[in-house]
Amino acid sequence: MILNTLSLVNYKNFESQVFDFDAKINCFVGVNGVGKTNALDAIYHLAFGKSYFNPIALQNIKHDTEFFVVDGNFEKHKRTEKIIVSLKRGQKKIIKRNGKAYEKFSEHIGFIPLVIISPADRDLIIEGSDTRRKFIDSVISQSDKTYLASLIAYNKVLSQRNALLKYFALNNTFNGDTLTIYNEQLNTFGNDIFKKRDEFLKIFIPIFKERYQAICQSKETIDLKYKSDLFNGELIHLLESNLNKDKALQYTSVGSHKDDLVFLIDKFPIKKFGSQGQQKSFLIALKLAQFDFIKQQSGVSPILLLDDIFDKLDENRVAQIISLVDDENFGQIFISDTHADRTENIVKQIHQSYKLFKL
Ligand SMILES: Nc1ncnc2c1ncn2[C@@H]1O[C@H](COP(=O)(O)OP(=O)(O)OP(=O)(O)O)[C@@H](O)[C@H]1O
Repeated sequence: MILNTLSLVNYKNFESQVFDFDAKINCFVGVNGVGKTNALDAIYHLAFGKSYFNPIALQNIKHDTEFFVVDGNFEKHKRTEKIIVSLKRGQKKIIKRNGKAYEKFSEHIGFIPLVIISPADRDLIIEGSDTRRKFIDSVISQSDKTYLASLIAYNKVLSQRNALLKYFALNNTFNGDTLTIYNEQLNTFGNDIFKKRDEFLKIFIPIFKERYQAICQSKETIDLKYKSDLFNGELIHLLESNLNKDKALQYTSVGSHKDDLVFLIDKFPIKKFGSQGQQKSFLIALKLAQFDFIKQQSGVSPILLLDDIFDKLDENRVAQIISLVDDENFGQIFISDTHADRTENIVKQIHQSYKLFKL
C-alpha cells in the first residue's frame, strides 16, 4: 500500500498543498504548529474517513473557509486507487473511491490499511476503558466487516435496553417480556463480539510482547490481559442475574460494553508504575503489533504514520525501533518531527529511500 500523491485544500492550516511522496520513507519537519501532524492526519483521514485528532468534522475545515478536500492517489496490488474526502459546511461529508461516493463509510474501513503512532495514544493508558475498547474494535474491524455490524447492532440494542430500564424506573412499572427480547439480542451480538475479541487477543498479545521485548531488550516484563464479564458465563445469564442491580442503576451493568484491557509492567498497572519512556515503549509495541496483525490478516503492509515518536525515548530504544523498521518488510512510512537534523540522521541509518518535507 503506497500513497503516491496527496493534495490538500483548506484542510486545517493548509490552504493549498501538494505532496509527491517517496515509496518508502517520508518526513515532515518544521517548527511547532507548522502542520506536521495535520499532514499525517490528512493521510489518516483518507483511510478512516475522519481525523485521528479532532473528531469534530467541521473543525477540520480551515478557519474562515467553506470546505476542505483531501485527495490521495494510492497504489494497492499494482492498481491506482484515488480516494477523496471532502466536507462543505452545512453538507454531509463525502468519501469517494475512484470517483464513486460510498453510501456507507464503514464499507471503506480496511480498504487503506493504516497504523498511526502518536503522543495522543497516551489516552489508551490514562483514559477510561472505552478508549481501549475502541482500539481493539478498530483493529478487528479493519479486517472483519461482520464484527463492525455486530458492534453497531449490540450498541443499538444496549441503548434501547437502557432506555427501557429508565422508563421502568420513571413510571414505576416493569415488563419482563420486552426486556427478555433485548437480553436475547444482546446475548447474540455480545457473544459474537466476545468470541472475536478473545480470538483476536490470543493472536495479538504474543505479538505485542515480542515487539515490546525487542524495543526494551528484555529489561522489564509487561503483560496485557483481556478483562470481560463474559468469562464468567453466557451474557444472557449474566443479564438475568444482574436484573435487580440494573433496575436500580437504570442501565445495563454487565456485558461487552464493559470489557477492558489491563496493561501491566512487572505485574503492576503501567498507568501508575510505568515511567514515561516505558509507557511510550508500551504504546509503540501495541501499535507495531497492530501493524503486524493487520498485515497478517490483509496480506498488505499498512501505511505507518509516526507522529513525534522520538521524544522521551533513549538512544537504545530509538535504535531498536529503527532496526525493526529496517530489518522487516515495512511498507511506506511517514514521520513527523521538529528536529530536521535528528530525523535525517535517523532515517539515514535506515537503508531505504526517503524524502524530507520542510514545512
Ligand atoms: N481548522 C483549522 N483551521 C486553521 N488552522 C488550524 C485548524 N485546525 C488546526 N489548525 C492549526 O494547525 C496548527 C497545528 O498543526 P499541527 O498540530 O499539525 O502542528 P505540528 O507541526 O505537528 O506542531 P508540533 O510540533 O507542535 O506538534 C495550529 O497552528 C492550529 O492553529
